Amino acid sequence: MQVSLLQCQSSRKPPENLAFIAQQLAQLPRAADEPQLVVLPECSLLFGGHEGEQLALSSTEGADSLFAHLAALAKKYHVYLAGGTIPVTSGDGRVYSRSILFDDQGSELGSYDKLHLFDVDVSDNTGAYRESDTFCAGERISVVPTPFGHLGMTVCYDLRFADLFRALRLQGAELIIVPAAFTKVTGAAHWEVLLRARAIETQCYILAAAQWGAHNEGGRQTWGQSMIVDPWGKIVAQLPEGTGWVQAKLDKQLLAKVRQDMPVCQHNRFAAPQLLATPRK
Ligand SMILES: O=C(O)CNC(=O)[C@H](CS)NC(=O)CCC(=O)C(=O)O
Repeated sequence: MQVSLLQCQSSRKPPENLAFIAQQLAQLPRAADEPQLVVLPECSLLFGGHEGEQLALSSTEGADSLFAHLAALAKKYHVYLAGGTIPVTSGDGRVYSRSILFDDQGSELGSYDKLHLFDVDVSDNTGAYRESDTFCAGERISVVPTPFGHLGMTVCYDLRFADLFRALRLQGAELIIVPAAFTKVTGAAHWEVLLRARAIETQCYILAAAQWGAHNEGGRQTWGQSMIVDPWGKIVAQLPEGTGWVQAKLDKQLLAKVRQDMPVCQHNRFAAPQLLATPRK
């Protein structure tokens, strides 16, 4: 079964971002009569907007909403679409960073609000990232049954939290999506190794769709290198730089074999915490 990732250079102008995504979807090579999953990066429709812009665009209702635009793309191009993230109002003056999965008719199959917010100092020209000034964190994990397998949802900075990935595996995940906008500096240092480690630990396919390049007249720089990693930790497709797409086929037999040959989930002593809590005599 085929999956695709789009690598975007999104701006704070949703019409421009939508046009780019539609153009890519129109060109995407695809096998006829097979369901197709497409994953978009974090902030695919609105990248770097301030609080006011995020709030103004955060409605999920109405034909002009970002939600409706994503649903329409899924339906028009007949793809299962993981819409990156869009702002959705939380009611407290901030927004959730919500990742929504649509089926190929444009109906919502599942959603996830980013759990870990990027309040981090980075040695780049932005310096202090304070995502929680604008966004509030979600409260639950999400694993969605799909024709491609059970799909676990994460976003960007979540990649650093192995416990989340482990929880998704325990909930049955077989593939895990990571829509992202990693910074150029932290991406160069950590992106590939974290993705491959999460694939090896969870024995899942990892589908990481990234933002790339300089955004909004050079304000922010992101790393790129969208990639598909198999459950053995091998990179099966990647796009280091530039915008475009990455494709690969999922191999369910490989997934089953990796899990059977090396049953780390059953071997994990931390799955039985009482063993470890026993005081030493
Ligand atoms: O705020 C926006 O407009 C778009 N959102 C992002 O770019 C988010 C939050 S600032 N970026 C990350 O989570 C980067 C994580 C990262 O780079 C790492 O973990 O190293």
